[in-house]
Amino acid sequence: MSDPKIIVALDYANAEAALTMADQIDPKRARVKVGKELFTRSGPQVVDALVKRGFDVFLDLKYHDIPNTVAKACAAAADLGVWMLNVHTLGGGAMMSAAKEAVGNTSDSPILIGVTLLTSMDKQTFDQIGLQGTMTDTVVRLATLAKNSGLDGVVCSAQEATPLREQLGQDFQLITPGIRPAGSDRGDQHRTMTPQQALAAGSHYLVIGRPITAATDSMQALLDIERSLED
Ligand SMILES: O=c1ccn([C@@H]2O[C@H](COP(=O)(O)O)[C@@H](O)[C@H]2O)c(=O)[nH]1
Repeated sequence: MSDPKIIVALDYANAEAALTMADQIDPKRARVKVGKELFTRSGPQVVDALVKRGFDVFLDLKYHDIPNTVAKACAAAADLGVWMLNVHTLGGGAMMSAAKEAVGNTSDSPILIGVTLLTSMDKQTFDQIGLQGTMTDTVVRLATLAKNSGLDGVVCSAQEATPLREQLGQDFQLITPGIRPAGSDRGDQHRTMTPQQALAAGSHYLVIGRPITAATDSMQALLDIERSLED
C-alpha cells in the first residue's frame, strides 16, 4: 500500500502499550498518531521509537499559543522526525505563518496542518462558546485562513470534506478523526462518518482510535476497516 489512508490513534497511557500495538501494525499499511495522553506520559522517546520502527508519525499536540512559542515548539517537533504535526487554527494567521516558517517548506519538512473545529463539537457547544454562523462555514473560514497562512491542510470532520475540497482544492490535505465504522460506539464524537463515507466525501487520511484500540481484537478491527475501503 503506497499511501496508507488510515492513521491509528495510539491513545495509550504508556509507551509499552503503544509499542505493543505498533509492533502488530505494518508501517506500510497504516500510519500512527501520538496525542496528548501518550506524549505527556512518555515524551519524545516514544515518538523516536515509532520513527525508528519505520512509521509515519502524526504528532497531534494542537499547538495554540503566541507565535514565538508555537514556532519553537513546531521546530522541536520537526526535529523529532515526525511526518505530520498540527497547530490550532484559532491561534490565528500570524501564529500559523510562524509555525510554517519554523518547520520549513522542503520535501523533508513535516506536513503542517491546522485543527478547525473539534469533531467532538456539536452545535450546542459551538453556540455555548459564542461562535456565529454555521459550523460548516466556520470550518471553511478557518481552513481558508490556514491555507492562506501557508499550512498544508486541516483537521476537520469528514462531514466538511466535500465543501473544503470544492473551495480549497484537491491538494489541501483533509485529515479526519471522528471515524466510526457502522454500528460502532460514537463515544464523545459528534460529527462522525464511516471510513467509506469519509473517503468518498474527500478525506485524505482517516484518524481512527477506539474503534481499533478498544476492540477485543484490534488487528481484526483494523483489517475489517481496510477491507471495507477496498469494496
Ligand atoms: O477534531 C479532532 C481532533 C483530534 N482528534 C483526535 O483523534 C483521535 C480520535 O480517536 P477516536 O478514539 O477514534 O475517537 C483522538 O486521539 C483525538 O484526540 C479528534 O478526535 N477530533
